[in-house]
Amino acid sequence: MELGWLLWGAAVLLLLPVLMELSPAVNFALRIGFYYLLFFVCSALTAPVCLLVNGGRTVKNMRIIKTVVKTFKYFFGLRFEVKGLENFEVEGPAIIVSNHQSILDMMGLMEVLPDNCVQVGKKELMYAGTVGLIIYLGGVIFINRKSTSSAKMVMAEVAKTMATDNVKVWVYPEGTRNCTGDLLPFKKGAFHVAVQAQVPVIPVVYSSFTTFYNPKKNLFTSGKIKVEVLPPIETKGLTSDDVSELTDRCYRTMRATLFRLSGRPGE
Ligand SMILES: CCCCC/C=C\C/C=C\CCCCCCCC(=O)SCCNC(=O)CCNC(=O)[C@H](O)C(C)(C)COP(=O)(O)OP(=O)(O)OC[C@H]1O[C@@H](n2cnc3c(N)ncnc32)[C@H](O)[C@@H]1OP(=O)(O)O
Ligand SMILES: CCCCCCCC/C=C\CCCCCCCC(=O)OC[C@@H](O)COP(=O)(O)O
Repeated sequence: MELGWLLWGAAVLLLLPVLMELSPAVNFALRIGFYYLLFFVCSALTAPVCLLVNGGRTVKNMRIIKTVVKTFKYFFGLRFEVKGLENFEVEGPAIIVSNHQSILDMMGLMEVLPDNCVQVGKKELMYAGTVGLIIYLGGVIFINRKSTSSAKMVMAEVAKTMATDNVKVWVYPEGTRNCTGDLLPFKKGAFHVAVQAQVPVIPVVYSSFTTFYNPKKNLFTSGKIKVEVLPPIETKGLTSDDVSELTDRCYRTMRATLFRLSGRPGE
């Protein structure tokens, strides 16, 4: 019996590289499956450490999470080329907004995440097993995208507490993943919070993943991701009447940067 399993295991190990070469679908499934497995296992191992070191749900756990997640890029041959980190050095809280292409964004997020920064995430993530636990412990703010009123209430609360807690809040204004190489129209919540809290908006742009990652084409290879942190956009003196213009300005700046970083001609 054992010999049978041994032979079977050896055959799979020998065949795997061939299978991965022959079938992009196998290669994609194995790589993305390994990514989920890393999430799942590392979350299970990191949660007790967060509880031991920091005692519970606190943004301080993001330092531990960041240290672990920053190692993931080496497993997938991904490199980050970062510019503008000095733009995070604003006095006090800020709203950070970035484009959102894929679950791989978690590596890009942790590559540049400043201290004392929590993220806004869809509440469904709370139920993602051990990952839900670790993002809860990291202080992630959960919103119900299906209920604008409740999401607005949560965001209004964020606007009130981010000053006292002195935290930055990272929001993906597209509101969903989008791996097309362009930006979806921006939701306005992040910009309402920035104006309500009178804190700057700091745009962050990641170059397009399409050269190395496309689930529809079973493409997932190694690659370089350019990241640019843009200068903060002040909101002091702005009111809710200015939110649409602020959103549009941020959208245009980020879209032009996305095209530049991705080597795509601007429109
Ligand atoms: C150790 C191993 C670890 C392994 C794990 C590794 C890493 C994980 C660890 C940590 C990191 C976790 C990070 C998780 C990130 C997850 C990211 C996501 O889930 S993205 C999806 C969720 N995010 C969002 O949706 C944010 C963007 N959405 C918004 O801000 C929306 O505006 C909204 C608040 C949800 C409302 O949604 P709606 O569709 O109604 O959007 P509109 O913007 O069109 O608003 C309609 C209307 O309301 C006005 N409005 C909006 N917001 C507000 C507000 N806050 N106050 C007042 N008014 C508001 C808006 O202006 C519109 O009105 P009008 O058209 O008249 O202007
Ligand atoms: C033994 C194998 C174990 C594997 C079991 C898997 C257990 C769960 C593992 C990983 C869960 C993935 C969630 C990690 C957080 C990723 C953040 C993210 O990118 O979420 C997507 C969200 O922004 C937008 O969602 P939509 O694009 O609107 O949809």
